[in-house]
Amino acid sequence: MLDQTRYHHLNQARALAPVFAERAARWDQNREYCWDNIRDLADAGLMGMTIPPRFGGAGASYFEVVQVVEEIARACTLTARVVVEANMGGISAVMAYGTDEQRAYCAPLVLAGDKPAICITEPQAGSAATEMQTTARRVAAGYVLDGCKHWITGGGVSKLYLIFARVLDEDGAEEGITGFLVHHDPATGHDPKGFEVVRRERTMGLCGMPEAELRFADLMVEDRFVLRPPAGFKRGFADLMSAYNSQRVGAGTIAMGVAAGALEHAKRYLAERHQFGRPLQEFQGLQWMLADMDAAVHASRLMLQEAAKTLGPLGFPDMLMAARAKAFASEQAIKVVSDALQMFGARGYGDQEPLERMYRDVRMFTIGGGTAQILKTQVAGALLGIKTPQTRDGYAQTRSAR
Ligand SMILES: CC(C)(COP(=O)(O)OP(=O)(O)OC[C@H]1O[C@@H](n2cnc3c(N)ncnc32)[C@H](O)[C@@H]1OP(=O)(O)O)[C@@H](O)C(=O)NCCC(=O)NCCSC(=O)CCS(=O)O
Ligand SMILES: Cc1cc2nc3c(=O)[nH]c(=O)nc-3n(C[C@H](O)[C@H](O)[C@H](O)COP(=O)(O)OP(=O)(O)OC[C@H]3O[C@@H](n4cnc5c(N)ncnc54)[C@H](O)[C@@H]3O)c2cc1C
Repeated sequence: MLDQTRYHHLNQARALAPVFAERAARWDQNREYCWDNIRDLADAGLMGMTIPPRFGGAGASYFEVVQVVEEIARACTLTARVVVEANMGGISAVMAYGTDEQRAYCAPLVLAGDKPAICITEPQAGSAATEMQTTARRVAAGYVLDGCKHWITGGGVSKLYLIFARVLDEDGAEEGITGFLVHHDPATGHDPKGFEVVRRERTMGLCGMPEAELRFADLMVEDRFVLRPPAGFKRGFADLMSAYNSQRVGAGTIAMGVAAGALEHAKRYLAERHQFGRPLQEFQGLQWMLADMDAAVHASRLMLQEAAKTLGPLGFPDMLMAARAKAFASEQAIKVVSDALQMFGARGYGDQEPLERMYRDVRMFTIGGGTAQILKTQVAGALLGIKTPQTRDGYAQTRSAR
């Protein structure tokens, strides 16, 4: 039964991939969100696959999701990002830590096509995410949010927003960090006062996806929309980041899928194109490049699928495995796509082929979702079994806590 479900999703993704490939240039050139694809994804049951069956989903595993993500990323990076955020990250945190009321509220939105937005980064708190300044002040019926987030994927097109904020009690004392759920969809009357989509970035790649700055001014969030991770607000950031490890595996898989797609294009062109009276595929200089590209994709896939399968204590991919796999896959993918473009010569640099778009798209994956440097710092800390604080006084603080 489980296998049938897995192959069902994968088969749906394989059937849709050529359609998505055909449309991919349109979203990029027009900087347009892929609404037509959203309808297809929802109809095919690829939005909210991981949502438990009692809330209408298929209860799919992260391993099933990464298989689907790879198929779609080969065709359209933008659409693959939608699939990741509709099955991992924010929605996983809600399904794991939310109340039944929160799950029942969010599930239908995602199943119908919403890609929730996860709101962590702030202008002064990127890699140093624990330095976020957005606050959630306790009032009688819930919390009042004030602050600013930027580079929020889907800002303005997403309906659900999981906003990370510092929790303050009635006296202003800090209690930790947690996530607050906000429903923003003015077309259906969900237009919370104090929630503003300020502007959209003009990005290098993934041009159909809004990356937005959001501002919150006295934004009221009722108690029923506050996430309460298992060990309380004090451990809220760590527990939410555990859930976020699923999205790191997803993001790494998109990068790997784009690289796998670029490799296929390169194989096609090496057979097609002739120079010196021979097909390019006969030149050993290119054959060795191709073999390295294949090994990079294969190794990335193994690491990502291993990370997706091996779940930590809270049911999410292990932090070390997720960080290692994403850092590796994202760096390898940039090189693979660049080498594939090289094999096309000038043709790869123009927009008759998808390589230039794939190259621009894939560049983000060593930045978004935790930079490669930050992820490697986490990996090193885990390998060495040491805390690796990055602030100047961090080591002194760690020592005094012992
Ligand atoms: C975690 C960092 C922000 C570093 O900050 P700190 O040095 O202040 O914090 P730490 O002491 O390292 O961490 C605090 C606490 O949390 C635990 N933790 C941290 N990360 C994880 C994790 N991934 N999984 C599980 N637990 C985690 C950590 O162990 C600590 O717990 P203990 O006190 O030791 O018990 C920084 O390293 C970092 O991750 N920065 C990157 C921020 C980031 O990833 N932002 C992503 C924004 S969303 C996005 O970009 C979407 C794009 S996409 O397409 O997906
Ligand atoms: C396309 C895209 C989509 C995104 N989507 C989202 C989203 O949906 N939600 C969200 O919350 N955020 C999102 N982000 C933001 C992303 O998470 C941050 O960009 C990322 O965490 C890095 O933060 P920063 O850009 O402020 O870089 P900074 O933290 O300023 O880092 C700048 C450089 O310094 C390096 N650096 C910083 N600290 C260290 C250190 N201690 N050791 C070594 N090197 C270090 C970094 O690796 C980087 O190379 C997105 C970003 C992009 C590009």
